[in-house]
Amino acid sequence: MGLADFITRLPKAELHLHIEGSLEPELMFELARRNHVALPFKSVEEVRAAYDFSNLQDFLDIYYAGADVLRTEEDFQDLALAYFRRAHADGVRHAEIFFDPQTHTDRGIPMQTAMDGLWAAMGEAGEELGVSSRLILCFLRHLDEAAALETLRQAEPWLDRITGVGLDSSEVGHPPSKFVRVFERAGAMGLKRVAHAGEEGPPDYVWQALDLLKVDRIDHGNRAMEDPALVRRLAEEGMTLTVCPLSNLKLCVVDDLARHPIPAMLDAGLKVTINSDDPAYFGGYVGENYRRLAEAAGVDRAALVEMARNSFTGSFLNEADKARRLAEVEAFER
Ligand SMILES: Nc1ncnc2[nH]cnc12
Ligand SMILES: [Zn+2]
Repeated sequence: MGLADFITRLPKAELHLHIEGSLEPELMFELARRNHVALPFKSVEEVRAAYDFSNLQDFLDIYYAGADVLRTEEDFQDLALAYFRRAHADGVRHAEIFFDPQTHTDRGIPMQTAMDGLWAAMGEAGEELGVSSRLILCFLRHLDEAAALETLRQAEPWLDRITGVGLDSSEVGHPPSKFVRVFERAGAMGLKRVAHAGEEGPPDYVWQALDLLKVDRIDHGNRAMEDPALVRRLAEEGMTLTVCPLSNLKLCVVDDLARHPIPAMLDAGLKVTINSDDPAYFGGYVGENYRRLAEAAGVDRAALVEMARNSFTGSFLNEADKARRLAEVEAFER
């Protein structure tokens, strides 16, 4: 079996996916037309040409501008359904998707609009594709904690639809310590907790995410590799890292996939998973992330299977569903 087929057929979960980051330029134009929104680009080609980033902030500026075309429940539903179909084609059996409600509520789009549209698509993904999913509400860390607390309060009517909270957007200068109270409250509400840490920020932000925010997973975590004591801690706790190779390349977190930290992370015993982050902006969905990493960094098939297994063990599925998905990985291996 060729590598591409092997990866497609390998059952996997995706645990780090911003649904707003799956907005392909074609859909961006369609929604702009549908909603009479003026875009700062003349064509799909012009949009793609603008996706040349030198850091996280470069990307975020364009990503928030693109999200402005999302206005109605149907827009969110179309967006998420397109993602689920594409992920399903890559062998994704389970997806835990982030959304950034503040990006929408700050533009006057009610929380309910995103919540209903995403929920409808999640239902369709389960029924039509057999893809299970969970929703993770992310707080924008460039805004203050009071805004995050208000967002969590606004989400209370939909707690049955939300599995966890996350922390994303501009990392440097916005440490996890800024969000201790809102994460404490989310934990008390029974929500899982994750945070982007160590993407551009220092190892200290990863320590803070563990010790102050009490996270269940670390999103990215690349820079943890600079601190051997932190690496030992992550390994001992069996902490899942949701790593995003093509994102790291596009945002210049790594200069070459051949030097990506994933092989060293695996050698250190870390529970690494492979994810696409914002696939419409970074040039590939999850299968492409597995393939490009395997080819460039010499990660073998046994390691790809290990990371697929990690994607289920590190998921927020219940134990019975985890066991069922892990059995699918075992069946694939035979
Ligand atoms: N890679 C990333 N880092 C931080 N915030 C994000 N929002 C969407 N993608 C992100
Ligand atoms: Zn991310």
